[in-house]
Amino acid sequence: LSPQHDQTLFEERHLRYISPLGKGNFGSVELCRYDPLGDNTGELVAVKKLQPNKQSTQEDFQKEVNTLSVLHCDYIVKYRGVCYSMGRLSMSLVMEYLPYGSLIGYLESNRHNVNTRRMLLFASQICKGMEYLQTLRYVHRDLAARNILVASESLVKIADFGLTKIIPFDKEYYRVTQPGESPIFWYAPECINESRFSHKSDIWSFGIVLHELFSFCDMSCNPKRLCMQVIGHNMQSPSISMHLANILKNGWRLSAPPHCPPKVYSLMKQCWAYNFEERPSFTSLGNQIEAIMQDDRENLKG
Ligand SMILES: CCc1cc(O)ccc1-c1ccc2c(C(=O)Nc3ccc(C)nc3)n[nH]c2c1
Repeated sequence: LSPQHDQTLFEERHLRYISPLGKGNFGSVELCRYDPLGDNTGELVAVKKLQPNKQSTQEDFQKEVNTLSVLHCDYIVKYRGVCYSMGRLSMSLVMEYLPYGSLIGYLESNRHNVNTRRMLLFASQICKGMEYLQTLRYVHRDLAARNILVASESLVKIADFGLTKIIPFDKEYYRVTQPGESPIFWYAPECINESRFSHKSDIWSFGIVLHELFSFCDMSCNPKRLCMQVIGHNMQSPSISMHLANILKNGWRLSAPPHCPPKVYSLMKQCWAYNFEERPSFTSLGNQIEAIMQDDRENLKG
């Protein structure tokens, strides 16, 4: 594609800043309008400045862009392109704008009109998105409600691929070397103990996302808080992961969220099998979720 016809190249002069979208989990994301005609008819996009720093280099950003640009799935936030700033080294990542924001904020402010059926619909969409990533041998490694975005009242998408890794063709897992702030309360035991990430560790994290969903992402019962209650709040960081690994090894798991249907809690427990080989696949989870939705429909009729 020639530069002027490359749909994935956004010219900085047409990218109009509107407002911040939150300094959250994605780094600094801004709402912009890409308005080449200058008449406010352009589309809204989410833009993340990729500033090279000690954690991530230009090369890391290129990897994130490469990871994103090949993903085409209804349940994964769409990559739109990149914007190179004039002369300067920094580049920006341009993604589709999802108007309802993160699942956490959405559930907190819509708690009373989100029922079990809707939560199961969201869960099945996340399953389908993860199933798609798995076909590309992608391991997400940071599946959590904070990384799920809401496109509409009936559609959620998986986001933030800063940590996504591709499993080498000759292995079934990805071993991580670089440290960094790890979301250990979403990590499977083998991730905590051996930094061993696989599709089966994404399944564990999916179980945690199910727990967050059916807890309406309520701060009072978020995974970190519930685990720290068991471990003891006065614990210092390096040994928290060791304590967490121990209680998981001894069979402790998050308890069922209030009013959570027993069949849904049993899905979570399947995802939290200590031995990763015993955990279900995203396909099986998807089928089980559809079956529960079917029952739910019958109950409503019944
Ligand atoms: C560009 C960063 C990024 C990088 C990546 O690899 C994957 C996804 C994203 C991303 C992150 C956030 C958003 C958002 C939003 O935050 N939307 C909203 C809407 C409403 C409110 C209140 N808050 C918020 N929309 N599209 C987004 C894409």
